[in-house]
Amino acid sequence: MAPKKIYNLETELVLNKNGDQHNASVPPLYQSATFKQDSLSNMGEYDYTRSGNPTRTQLQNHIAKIMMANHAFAVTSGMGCLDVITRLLAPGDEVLAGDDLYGGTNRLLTYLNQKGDLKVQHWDTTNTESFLSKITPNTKMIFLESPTNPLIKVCDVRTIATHAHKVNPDCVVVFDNTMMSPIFMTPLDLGVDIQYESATKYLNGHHDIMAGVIATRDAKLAERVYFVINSTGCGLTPFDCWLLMRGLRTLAVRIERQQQNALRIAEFLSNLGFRVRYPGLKSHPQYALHQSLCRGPGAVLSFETGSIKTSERIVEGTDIFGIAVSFGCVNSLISMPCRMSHASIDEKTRKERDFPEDLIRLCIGIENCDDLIDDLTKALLKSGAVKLNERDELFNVVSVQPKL
Ligand SMILES: Cc1ncc(COP(=O)(O)O)c(C=O)c1O
Ligand SMILES: N[C@@H](CCSC[C@H](N)C(=O)O)C(=O)O
Repeated sequence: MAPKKIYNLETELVLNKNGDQHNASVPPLYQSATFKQDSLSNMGEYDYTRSGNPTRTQLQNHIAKIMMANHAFAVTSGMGCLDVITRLLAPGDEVLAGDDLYGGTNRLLTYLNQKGDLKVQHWDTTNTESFLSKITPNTKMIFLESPTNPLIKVCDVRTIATHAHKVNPDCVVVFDNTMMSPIFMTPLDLGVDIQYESATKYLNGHHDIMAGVIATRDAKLAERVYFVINSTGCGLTPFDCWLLMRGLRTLAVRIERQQQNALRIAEFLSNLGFRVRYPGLKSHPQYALHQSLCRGPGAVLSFETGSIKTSERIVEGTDIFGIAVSFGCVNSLISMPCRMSHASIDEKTRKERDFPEDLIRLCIGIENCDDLIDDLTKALLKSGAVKLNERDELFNVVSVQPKL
């Protein structure tokens, strides 16, 4: 059963009813590894922070509410979430995954596949019929991302989850919601069993912690997830929980502003003739599907220039956009996924998966959008990708027309 939120998400994010004995306005930080017991027979709720900590409980209850889950867990990174979730599987289990996933996700699944721990197959999730045909009664887990990082592919998660449960009621459908955050998507409402997010990104929003969160409505799955977290010791530290709670309060205003900026920038680049991948543009092949699943297109987009050298010059030509991996932070970032976030996917696999080597990824922040567009314009001019005509209008020299 889906839990009930009392207020709208923006309100729930800032509402603080922590029940503190001194009525502290901010939830207190329990920076303690151990908790004393009243007696040998009376243990109390907490004994050791690896097993549980009041600050982590505060955060987890908050996360469960905003993700419409019954159970939530905070761990040390997004990859930590995937590690915990894959430990729910048994040796030799068959799993299906998308063919465009964050590079680190692909790396861990490839590692487990090559070691023979799991049998992993990657398929294009945009071809729903074909993806459904790969699901068999032996499919134990399915890993989905939508929109994907960085090719911005959208999948019909609702149809995939429904079909998977029909074919194998025990199949666990896992969804990485890092790109959308709870503001734009509620994957548990669409039938997934477990959702996780790299909280390093939008949830925290300030790039000052690494964290991951896992959420589910299923009590049995939650019990197994907790067992792994306690056994392996990957629960998030109290201070990082506290910082994550602070970041969460501004999530709605941050991401809405980021999205507003992203939409303008996507239109700017698209009008210049670049092939832009962004689910907020009508030219996106799954624009309607994305709209039916999400409440917004988010703030990550990618585009091609037709030339690796030109892309390199653009990335190195910006001033406000920082050259850095990651996204979801308040400041704007620019990167070349093939060289950075997705460098762990070998060149041959990238080619097989139609991963453009000249792809530039933009992660839009909350800065003044005119400044961001000026910054990009200067970099585009410097790189030679665009020029000014006699009327001082920009025009694209390469003109990579969308072939979406
Ligand atoms: C979509 C996505 N999922 C998961 C992760 C992993 O998160 P973390 O870096 O917090 O381990 C990342 C980025 O790192 C990501 O982009
Ligand atoms: N060197 C890191 C790269 C992290 S990429 C982080 C982020 N998910 C992104 O997409 O930019 C690694 O090898 O994991």
